[in-house]
Amino acid sequence: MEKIPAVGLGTWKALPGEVINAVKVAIDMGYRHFDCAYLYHNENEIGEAISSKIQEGVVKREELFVTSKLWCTHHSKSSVESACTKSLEALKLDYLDLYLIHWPMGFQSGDKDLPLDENGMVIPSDTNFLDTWEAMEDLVVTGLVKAIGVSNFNSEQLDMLLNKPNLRFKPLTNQIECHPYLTQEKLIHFCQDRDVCVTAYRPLGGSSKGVELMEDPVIQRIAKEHKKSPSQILIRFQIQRKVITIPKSVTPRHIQENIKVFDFELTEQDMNDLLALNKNLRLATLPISKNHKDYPFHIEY
Ligand SMILES: NC(=O)C1=CN([C@@H]2O[C@H](COP(=O)(O)OP(=O)(O)OC[C@H]3O[C@@H](n4cnc5c(N)ncnc54)[C@H](OP(=O)(O)O)[C@@H]3O)[C@@H](O)[C@H]2O)C=CC1
Ligand SMILES: O=C1CO[C@H](CO)[C@@H](O)[C@@H]1O
Repeated sequence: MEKIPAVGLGTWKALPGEVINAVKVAIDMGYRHFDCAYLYHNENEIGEAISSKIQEGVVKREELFVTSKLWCTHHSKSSVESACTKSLEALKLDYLDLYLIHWPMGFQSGDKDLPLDENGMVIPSDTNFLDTWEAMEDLVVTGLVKAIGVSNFNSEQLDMLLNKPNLRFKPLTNQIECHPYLTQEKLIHFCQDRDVCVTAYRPLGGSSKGVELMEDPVIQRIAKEHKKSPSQILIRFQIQRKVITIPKSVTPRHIQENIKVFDFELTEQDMNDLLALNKNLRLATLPISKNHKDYPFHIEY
């Protein structure tokens, strides 16, 4: 599928035992976009669910939009194709619709996803994301992926990429954390202005305790006014900003609720009230990598 469907199913922390059913339920309920990653260690089960729905005849491969991501320990140019092939094998697909550089930072290669030094800080690799991008471009040429993109890139990093000499393919999207407590107005504007679409991760505020976005009184009030749930308001908020979003759920009731977001519209006042909740609260900070030369969150956006 060429265009990224506006709502996809997130799969981080969807345990292997739960995710098979979640993906099957999602396909039955009309989801066509799945956000996966090598890092989530559940691509095998997602692949099982997808192939069983294709075999049942519920959906065709070309109707799906499947994304995976290159993890930081695979940034060296010689590792990119094998990392992509691993995800493809696990997902039981012969191409990905989209492959993202998960973070702009390269980590020391090896068995550990997060190689740490004696101080508990991540050990970087000597790679550079512009070189990694060239290997990503090769994947488009060889047909392993239809499109490539980035995730967690700040505006300077994206600018460097877009201005790279001999750029063969532009990033289709920048996947970034985004919700009413981190509205990302400047970065969204920066990306959309350059024809790079934005995908919002953690659109519901994630699963960690302490950030009860769905309990926010403003969100609850807007939900009541529209006779919708807080999660539906949070998803609709992104759709109306032309931001793609990938709420995660393994709970069938939630999976269904999260895709029923095309039958109502938030008013301009609702949108402004939601934007006014911004407090630049970043949840995914990956603090063990804050000394990395390419750590993305040292600048404003
Ligand atoms: N590129 C990157 O670096 C990152 C990408 N991501 C991607 O973004 C996706 C979404 O972000 P994620 O961090 O998972 O957080 P989300 O904001 O999607 O929140 C997920 C949490 O919300 C719950 N939930 C889902 N739907 C509802 C509902 N309708 N009502 C009440 N609770 C609900 C889920 O529980 P339950 O499952 O029980 O429904 C889960 O606890 C990830 O799964 C991943 O694919 C995430 C982080 C970083
Ligand atoms: O996708 C992801 C899930 O969350 C992790 C912890 O914040 C991130 O590192 C990663 O980018």
